[in-house]
Amino acid sequence: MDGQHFPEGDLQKGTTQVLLYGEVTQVPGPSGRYALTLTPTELHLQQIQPAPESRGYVLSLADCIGCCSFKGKDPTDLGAYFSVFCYPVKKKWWRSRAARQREAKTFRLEPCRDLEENLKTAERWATKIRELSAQRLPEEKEGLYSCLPQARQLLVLVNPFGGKGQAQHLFYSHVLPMLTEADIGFNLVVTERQNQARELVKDEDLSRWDAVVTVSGDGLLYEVINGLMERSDWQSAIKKPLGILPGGSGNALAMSINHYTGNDPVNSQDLLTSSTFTLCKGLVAPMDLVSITTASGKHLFSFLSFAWGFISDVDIESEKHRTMGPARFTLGTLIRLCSLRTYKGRLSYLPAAEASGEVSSFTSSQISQNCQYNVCNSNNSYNPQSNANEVDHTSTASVAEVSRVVPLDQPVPNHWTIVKEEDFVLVLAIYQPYLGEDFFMAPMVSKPDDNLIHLFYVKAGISRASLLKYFLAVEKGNHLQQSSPHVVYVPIKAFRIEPFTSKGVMTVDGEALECGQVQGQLHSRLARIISGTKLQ
Ligand SMILES: Nc1ncnc2c1ncn2[C@@H]1O[C@H](COP(=O)(O)OP(=O)(O)OP(=O)(O)O)[C@@H](O)[C@H]1O
Repeated sequence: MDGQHFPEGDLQKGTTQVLLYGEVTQVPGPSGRYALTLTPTELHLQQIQPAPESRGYVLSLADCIGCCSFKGKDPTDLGAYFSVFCYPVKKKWWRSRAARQREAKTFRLEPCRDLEENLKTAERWATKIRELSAQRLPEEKEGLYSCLPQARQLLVLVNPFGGKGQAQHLFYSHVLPMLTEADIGFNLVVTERQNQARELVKDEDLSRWDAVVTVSGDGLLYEVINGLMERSDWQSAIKKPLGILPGGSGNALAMSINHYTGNDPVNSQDLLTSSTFTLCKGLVAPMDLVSITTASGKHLFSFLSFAWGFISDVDIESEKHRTMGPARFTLGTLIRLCSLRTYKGRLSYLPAAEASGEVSSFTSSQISQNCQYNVCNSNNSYNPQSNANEVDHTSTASVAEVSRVVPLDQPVPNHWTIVKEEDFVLVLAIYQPYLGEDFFMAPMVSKPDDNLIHLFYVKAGISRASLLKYFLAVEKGNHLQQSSPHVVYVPIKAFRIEPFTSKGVMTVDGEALECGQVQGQLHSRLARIISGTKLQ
């Protein structure tokens, strides 16, 4: 028999359910005939001619982003074809870490002498493979997580000046081919100036898009999130799934999302492939945001970090070395270490352990004139492992929030901690594991809705050698094992910084903010991010 297929679900072969079976040739590829078997999770290929082989080849559908059928170029060819596009995690001998690598296979089948029938058979394979490759949610994740529709339309924003100025080129060379394989539609906007993305999403008809995706560093996504929060319908707008493809120099969120998958850390183009794979799979997870308010009346929303001192100086001072890519931060760190300085001010925070039983007290105007928060009581209690005691913000139409801050002109509440030292080398509040491609600052964060702000501060008096040792350990995330009387880590829910001088700069998600009184608080699961979060 020259190839055959079995009605779906009819055949039980051994213990594995066989959904489709056929005899195919590989194009291009070794000559010979192969038995192709589709199970609910895998595609098995086994040579049957010229010599049957006992060991087959398996493609996991979890690694598959797309499949398409087509007819041959030769009009006399009665065979039909389908291609499967997979990106398994593999370690090549010359690499130290495993990364996703493209593996595409094209099969030719000709079960009968009728081209139309053969094309129908090929399309049947392609449809089934696409269906089985689609991201699925385990029952326990339903409600909190979701999946983008298989037929989806994305709004893609590219900053051509991000990182080494390669973002647009990387989009065409790496991202576009994968979106095509996954049959994902998109509209591309190349930004021409700063804040264009922010203004665009502020007025955009979001119902046209299943997700908004940025191709740049973290700064472009920061614009998008703040643009969404400036809308009058911000409560629904901020629930629009967001995606990030690394084209910047820091790429902290893309690194963090790769970390959530449980895969090895990767960077550069491997990171871009991993991030585009995650986008194609389309799993949407809740993500915490931190609202930042300043004494001058600014209201900002942050998904990554707030920094004052050494780190914000390095970030801003190294801007001029943008063409170096991530190496600009290493250079900036070394330069700053040589001219180490201290920053004077008061640091206060609400420890996570103190945050249970909070009662709301703020009004919408304390957050933003545009952002009308619906305030309610909550019994948020500190549990780093689970969100079980949390109010499920995702199930309510409005954002149920807890106020953790009082206006900046009032003293912090009594249950806050005021740090007695007033000289710092750095203060960093971070809510994702990575602060940059080589900056694994908070390895304890395992998901984007971790529900904590991780506060690190380094007190004045630390030696240059100790600080260098600390930063070297950060690259691998080993710094928490170091003990130093000058370095403090504490999980918190809110913070306030009152610098004694307005000289210098602060950063929110790597973007500059004038130095002044500032406070931030956590908003659990306020946004949605396309993420490779481990589901097991
Ligand atoms: N077309 C543009 N021209 C100039 N600036 C832009 C443009 N589009 C976006 N921006 C701004 O450029 C800044 C840098 O962008 P982004 O942070 O995305 O890249 P990066 O700094 O290279 O990466 P990272 O933040 O990961 O270090 C941001 O402030 C962003 O708002």
